[in-house]
Amino acid sequence: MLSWHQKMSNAKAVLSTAASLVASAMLVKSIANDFLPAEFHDSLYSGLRCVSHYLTSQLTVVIEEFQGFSINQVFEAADLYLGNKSTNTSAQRFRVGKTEKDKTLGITLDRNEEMVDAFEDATLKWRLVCTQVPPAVEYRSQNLGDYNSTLRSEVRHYELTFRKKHKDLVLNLYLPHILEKAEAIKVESNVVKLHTVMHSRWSNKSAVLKHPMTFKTLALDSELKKTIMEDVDNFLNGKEYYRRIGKAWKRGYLLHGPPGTGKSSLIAAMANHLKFDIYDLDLTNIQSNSDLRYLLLTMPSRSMLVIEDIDCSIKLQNRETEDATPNQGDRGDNNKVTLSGLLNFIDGLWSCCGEERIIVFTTNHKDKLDPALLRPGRMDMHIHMSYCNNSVFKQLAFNYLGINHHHLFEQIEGLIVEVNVTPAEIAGELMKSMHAEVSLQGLLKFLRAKMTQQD
Ligand SMILES: Nc1ncnc2c1ncn2[C@@H]1O[C@H](COP(=O)(O)OP(=O)(O)OP(=O)(O)O)[C@@H](O)[C@H]1O
Ligand SMILES: [Mg+2]
Repeated sequence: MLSWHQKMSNAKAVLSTAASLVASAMLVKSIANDFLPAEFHDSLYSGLRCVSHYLTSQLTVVIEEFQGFSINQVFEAADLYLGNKSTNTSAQRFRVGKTEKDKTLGITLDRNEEMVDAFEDATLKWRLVCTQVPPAVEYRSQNLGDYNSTLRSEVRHYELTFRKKHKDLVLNLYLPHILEKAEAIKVESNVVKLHTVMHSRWSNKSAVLKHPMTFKTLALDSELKKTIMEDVDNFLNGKEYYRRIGKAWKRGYLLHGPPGTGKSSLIAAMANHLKFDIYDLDLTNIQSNSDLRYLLLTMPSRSMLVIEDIDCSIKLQNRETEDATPNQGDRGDNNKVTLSGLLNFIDGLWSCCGEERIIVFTTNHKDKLDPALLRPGRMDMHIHMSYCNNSVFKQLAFNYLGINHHHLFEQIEGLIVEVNVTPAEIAGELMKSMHAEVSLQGLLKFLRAKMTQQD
């Protein structure tokens, strides 16, 4: 923030510029009176009037980077908005940067650069003004913590200049439009990525998660879907809550159920909803607890750790066996992956660093899991993904065929309550033809065959 002294000297600078403009105009006029023939006086005076009218008809809005001790959201939004436009405008210099958290390059206007934008019938001139900060202000700004080093030595603000008659348009429509656009840019740049392990480390070649599953397309009992979505949203908005109850801001889900019931699909839907990257951890790829610790500690915030088929991905040592042989257990801890190692990191060390993390285990056989994993409080939510019921069938029929009713529905629904059929099997049948009649006849045949097998 500028000190009172600086503000005064800035104001003086502006005033002296204005004064010198007036003085120059007067000087031009007196020179003109002395040297120019009288017939040119009128056109010169009208030109000067135009310049002075132009100067006084302009309005400048100042948007400072900080509002008290917090970032001014309008400044931040302008930064994003102008950065997004800077490549196709007259700006001659702009800055490109990226932090570890950013998914795409951040482009912003460079110091003291100008660019022109248009909105409805208004022309808007933007200028990023950077002022050096004297040591006393620099000292105060360091207490803000999250500053980058260049900001410590300069204070930035945008100057937005436009015609006075557009004042309402700018304040009521243009600036809200910028806030909205900036929000959309943020969401767009936030693609979900899939990270896997290579040589006991997270591979630096992550892939963009192409799984299109969303909560909208996931066919799930409607009550269960609502419960999961609420839980995930409460987690996302729960920073203050977790801080108040003194718990690490993380949440664990155990998804269990037969193959093809949508466990992996639910993971994709959650990641797409939260915009969290997935860190897919195959325990068979890891040699030791120390590798596991390293992997967990190097996962960033706002990420999702997924360990699929926890029951069979590794022969996790039973807790009781480890407890019975403490020396071997201690010694072995760093040489192999153990269940206690996994649980300790998840409950202990891992929970202390990083925030906003989700861990998901999946299994086809909940009954085979070690009780230590199942005990209350370990995984926050156990979600049973089950065979298809009629509400799930209807969602799938709508997703795949775009229909809510069909004369074959009654017969199909009669069989679905009798047969153990997974959403994956139904989806497979529905995909066989785009014609509802054909694919539903196929599904009916499939269900009848299954019924016979089951009997
Ligand atoms: N609930 C569902 N809603 C929509 N599609 C589903 C659902 N369940 C399964 N499918 C379809 O079946 C395919 C397989 O499902 P998915 O991989 O999610 O099952 P899974 O429970 O993870 O199986 P596994 O235990 O074998 O890993 C999905 O790609 C999707 O097309
Ligand atoms: Mg799966």
